[in-house]
Amino acid sequence: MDTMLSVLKQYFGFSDFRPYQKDAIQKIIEKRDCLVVMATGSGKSLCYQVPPLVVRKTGIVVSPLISLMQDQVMALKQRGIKAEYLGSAQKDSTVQRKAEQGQFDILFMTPEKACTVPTSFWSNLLKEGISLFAVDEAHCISEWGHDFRVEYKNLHNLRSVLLDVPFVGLTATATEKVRFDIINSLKLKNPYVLVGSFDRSNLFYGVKPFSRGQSFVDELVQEISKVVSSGSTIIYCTTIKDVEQISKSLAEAGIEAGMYHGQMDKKSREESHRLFVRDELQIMVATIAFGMGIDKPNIRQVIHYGCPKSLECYYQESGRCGRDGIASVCWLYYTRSDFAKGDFYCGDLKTETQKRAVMESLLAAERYCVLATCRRKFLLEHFGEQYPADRCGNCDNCTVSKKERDMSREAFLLMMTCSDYFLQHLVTKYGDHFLRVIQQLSQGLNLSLDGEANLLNNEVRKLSTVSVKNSSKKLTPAKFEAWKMWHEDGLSIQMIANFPGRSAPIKEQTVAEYLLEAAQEGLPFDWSRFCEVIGLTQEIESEIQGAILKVGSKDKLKPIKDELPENVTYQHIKTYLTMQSCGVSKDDIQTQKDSESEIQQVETHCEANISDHSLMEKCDLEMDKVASRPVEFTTKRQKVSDMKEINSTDFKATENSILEWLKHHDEGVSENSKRVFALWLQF
Ligand SMILES: Nc1ncnc2c1ncn2[C@@H]1O[C@H](COP(=O)(O)OP(=O)(O)OP(=O)(O)O)[C@@H](O)[C@H]1O
Repeated sequence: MDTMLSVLKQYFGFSDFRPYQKDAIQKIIEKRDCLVVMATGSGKSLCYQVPPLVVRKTGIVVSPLISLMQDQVMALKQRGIKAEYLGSAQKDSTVQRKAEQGQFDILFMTPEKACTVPTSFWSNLLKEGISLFAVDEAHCISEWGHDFRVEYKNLHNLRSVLLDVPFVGLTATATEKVRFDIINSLKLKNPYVLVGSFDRSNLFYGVKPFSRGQSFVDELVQEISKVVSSGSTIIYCTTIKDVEQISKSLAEAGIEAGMYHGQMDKKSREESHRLFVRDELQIMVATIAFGMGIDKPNIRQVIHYGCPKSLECYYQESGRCGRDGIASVCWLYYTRSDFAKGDFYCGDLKTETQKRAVMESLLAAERYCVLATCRRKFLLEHFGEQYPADRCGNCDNCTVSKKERDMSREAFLLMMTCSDYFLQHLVTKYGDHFLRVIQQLSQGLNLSLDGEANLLNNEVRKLSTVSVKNSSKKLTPAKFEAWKMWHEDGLSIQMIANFPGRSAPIKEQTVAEYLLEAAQEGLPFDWSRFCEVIGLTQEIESEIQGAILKVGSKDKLKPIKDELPENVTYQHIKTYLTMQSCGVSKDDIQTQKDSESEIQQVETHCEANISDHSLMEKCDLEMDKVASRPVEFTTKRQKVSDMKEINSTDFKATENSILEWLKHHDEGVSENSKRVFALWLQF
């Protein structure tokens, strides 16, 4: 114990361990496998940095990000600790040889490198002694984690090579499912599991909806100008375009700010990073490429200009704030289009589990944003930690008055039902009336505006009675319900598949099949919307037609599929055949181009949270492709028109009808008003 403390003092200059650090270090020295799950900024690094210095044997640390390893190596060297890294960016060819001779106290490795160095490397190093094999950011092992990395999956192979070496997984963002996966995947033996509190009590959490654009940026710049002298600020953007726009506006306002994103060259990024870390620049405007491993103590404010893709990402990024324990502020600004990027985020994901994990994380982020109750409680409970009180007193929902809190929830609803221009007009001119109407609506529906509304699926769905009845014997209630959600409520296939009211999500492909069956049974069907969603173009239709002619029969799908190029799926063929049997010709179908849909604005962004430079750029390029990919999202107008087709009542949620509400709000809540309100509350 004395050696541990003297190492802590000698190398790190700290007088005492934080409680869990001592435990973890002790267990690692005793050669026990460990899983350390602790809050951002809680000091997990010391858990793997101290044991090698105590037992005087190399500690191996697997880390996902080269720049992060480089920073850590530099910081450790400055403390007189012999540290190095092995990975594609290592230019010094002697490092590997020195490493296997046990010349380093701590050796960082990328997961790829750890899995590909020759076995002789490990056997030589084992002769010198290995104190631990740590896997930092261990959530990357799990398909349920927010940044699954397939290379992490292979690390367990080293278990049979590194016999008698304690394996240690460390992460700040692991739900119970992810913890379970880490233990299994790394084959941890009787691990000592340390799960600390995720609470960062010095951080204030606030969320606001916003309209992306110059006028909001101008407001933001004004706000920043007020706090620029009180500490550092990071502004996280979801796109490079936003980074550039905000940086430009800050510069025009005479505020010096650094910029960091994946399209900048390495040197400029390093320079930006260096200036920020050394307090030569107080503001950093960055994509999520800047984040992991940023351990600057005095960041007083983290602002998100757009919602991240998961609550875990948000926790990580906001976790850069207030690492010195001093009160600091995290504001998240979101638009509803942030939550419609699920298809993109699922992009190239291979397994259903990964896709489901991404959708769940995005939904959690959305719920966090529209929440009207304590944000800290929600955040902690997401990670499986019970928060003992209902209010933390340090988030926007716990510090504003009840009235104000309700207004923010309503403002969100307002945003969802109005165009930006109309919203502005309404709020300026009729704001109070409108809010009163929404309050009335919520009462009419017996809904709470305190954050429970999203969970009211069953009640709310009852309101969506339609004139179309399920008279088909073939169409099961589940299939009819899926059709109703799609056709009547305008929900996307993705939303239907993951509908919160369902006991378990179903596959999107299954939903698509349900819908085709409904169409076949003669229910009203928007073929152009469906074809657009599944990417069935006229060109593909012609190809399928040709393939059927060639095969000479349409009884079996496989021979038809075999005649077609890879990009034509079974789904395309099935849809084509269903359309034929319904008597729908391709001329009846016009590809719907929804220029209004905000999802189309998905811009070049997405530097994967954990990625190296090349990966980031690949990701940026991929985002370019998104605009041309068939994306499913239903705008309010589509939804209204869809509903109108089958409703006997004249239902419209237009600007005029909302103004009508305002005029007659004292006369009670109409059924139609209830319906549009209920519909939006579902997501
Ligand atoms: N025992 C200690 N006493 C004082 N400060 C400490 C102690 N342990 C760690 N710290 C400091 O706490 C800060 C955060 O530590 P560290 O970077 O290890 O956190 P982390 O848990 O890895 O966070 P993240 O998951 O966000 O990267 C560092 O600046 C570190 O020097």
